[in-house]
Amino acid sequence: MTEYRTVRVALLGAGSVGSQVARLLLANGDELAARVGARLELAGIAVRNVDAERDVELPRELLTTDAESLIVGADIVIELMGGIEPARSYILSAINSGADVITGNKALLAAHGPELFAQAEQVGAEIYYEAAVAAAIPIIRPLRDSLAGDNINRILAIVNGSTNFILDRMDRFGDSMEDAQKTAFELGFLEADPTLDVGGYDAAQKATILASLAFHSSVDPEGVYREGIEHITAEQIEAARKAGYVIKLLAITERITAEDGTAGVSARVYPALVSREHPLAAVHGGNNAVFVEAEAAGPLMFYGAGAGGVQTASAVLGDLVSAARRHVAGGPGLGESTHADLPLLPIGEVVTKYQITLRVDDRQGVLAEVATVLADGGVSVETVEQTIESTEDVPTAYLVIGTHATRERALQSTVTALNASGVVESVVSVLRVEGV
Ligand SMILES: NC(=O)C1=CN([C@@H]2O[C@H](COP(=O)(O)OP(=O)(O)OC[C@H]3O[C@@H](n4cnc5c(N)ncnc54)[C@H](OP(=O)(O)O)[C@@H]3O)[C@@H](O)[C@H]2O)C=CC1
Ligand SMILES: N[C@@H](CC=O)C(=O)O
Repeated sequence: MTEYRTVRVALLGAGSVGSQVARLLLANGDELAARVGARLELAGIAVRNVDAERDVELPRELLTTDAESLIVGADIVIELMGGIEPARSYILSAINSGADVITGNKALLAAHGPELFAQAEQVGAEIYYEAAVAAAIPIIRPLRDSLAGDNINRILAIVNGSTNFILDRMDRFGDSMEDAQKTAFELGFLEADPTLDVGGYDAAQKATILASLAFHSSVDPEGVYREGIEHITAEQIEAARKAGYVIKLLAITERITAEDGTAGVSARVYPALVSREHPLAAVHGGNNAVFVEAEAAGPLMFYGAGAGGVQTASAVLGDLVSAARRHVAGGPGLGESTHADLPLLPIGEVVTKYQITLRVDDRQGVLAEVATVLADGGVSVETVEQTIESTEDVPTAYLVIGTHATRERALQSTVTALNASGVVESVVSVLRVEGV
C-alpha cells in the first residue's frame, strides 16, 4: 500500500453542502489520496449544534462548535457556513495561519472578496471558490485559467435556479407568479428568505464575482444594477412568447464604453427578453447556464445544476483536490488578477434593445405622435405591432414597439416623456432584449 503524507482539512459547516463534502471525503479517501498524492485527513467539522439532526450521518467525534481551534493546524480550510460573520473572520484566521481556503460563499465574496484576496496574496495563500457561482458548473476555473489568454466581451448568465424555475413554470405551464413561487418554495428551491432569489440579490452577488473575474477588475457590489422578477406578469410572459421570446432573469457583465468615451464594465441583473432561438432559452427548471462571448473562442455555454448539496459538493471537492495538489507540490496557486481595474459603469451607460408596450387611444394620428416622442428622445424604432382591444365606448390600442440598440439613459428619459406627453394612456411595460 502506498504511504502518503497527510494534508489536514478543516470543514466549517455541515449543512446541505458541507455534510455531502464530508460524506464524499470520508467515502472516497483512497481514490482522492491517489489523485492528490497525499491523504486528505478530515480533522474536524465545525457546526453550531453538534446534536442537530443531519441528512448525512457524520462521525460524532469529528463535530465541534470550536471553529477557531479547528482552524489552527489545518492545511486547508473549507468554509461552508454561509453569511458574512463569522465566516469572514474564520477565513482571515485560516489565511493568516498559512492555510489555503475553499468557500462557496457568494455573499461573502461579493461583499468582501477584494479584502480576502489581498490578505491571501500578502501571505501567499490561495482562495478557491468554484462553488460560489452556478454551484456544480465549472465556470470559475475556465474564466481564471482556460480563458486567461483570451478577452471576454460579455457574459449572459442564468445563475439563480429558483427564479429560472419560477419563470419557466410561468412560460411552459401557464402558472401565475404566485403559484410558481409557491411550487418553487414547496420543492425547496427558494432560499429561507425568498427575496434573495426573487429580488435578484443572489444573482447580483454572482454577477459581482463573474464581472471581477472576467474583466480582471475589482467590482463594487453596490454598483451592480439589480431588478428582480417580482413584477413579471403572466401577461408579459404570454406577450413575450407570441413575439418569439422567453423572459429570463439574467446576470450580465460586459465591456462597455460610456457616452463620454470611458471604457469600463457593466454588471447588471434584470428579467430580460431572450429570443427562443438563443441557447439560454432552452435552460429549463432550476438549472443554470453561463453563456460566455470571448474574442477568440467565440460563444461558449456552461450548463448544469446551479444548486443542491451533492452537486455543489462536487465543485468543492474539485477545489480541494487542486488545493491539496498545490500543498503537496508547492509553488504558486491560481492567483487573483485585478490588474485591469476597469471602472464599473452605471446602468444609464448600457446600450441594448428594448420592447416597450404602450396603451393608447385608438384614434387617428396616435402612432405618429408616439413616433415623434421616441424620435425626440433619440430612440429609433425597429418594429411596431398594434392590437386593438376596444370596447364600444373605450377605443383602446396596444402598441408593442421594438427599438434599435439605445442607451439606457435615453430610453428612460423617453419613457418619462411618453408618460408626461398625454399621448399614451399608460406605459404597460418596458423590457430589455438581450442576447442579440
Ligand atoms: N445549498 C446550495 O445549493 C448551495 C450553497 N452554496 C453556498 O454554500 C454555503 C453553505 O450552504 P448550505 O450548505 O446550503 O448552508 P446550510 O445552511 O445548509 O448549512 C450551514 C452550516 O453551517 C453551520 N454554521 C452556520 N453558522 C455557524 C457558526 N457560526 N459556527 C459554526 N457553524 C456554523 C451550520 O451548523 P448547524 O448544522 O449546527 O446549524 C450548518 O451546518 C453557503 O455559503 C451557500 O451560499 C453555494 C452553491 C449552492
Ligand atoms: N438560491 C440559489 C441557490 C444557489 O446558489 C438559487 O436559486 O440558485
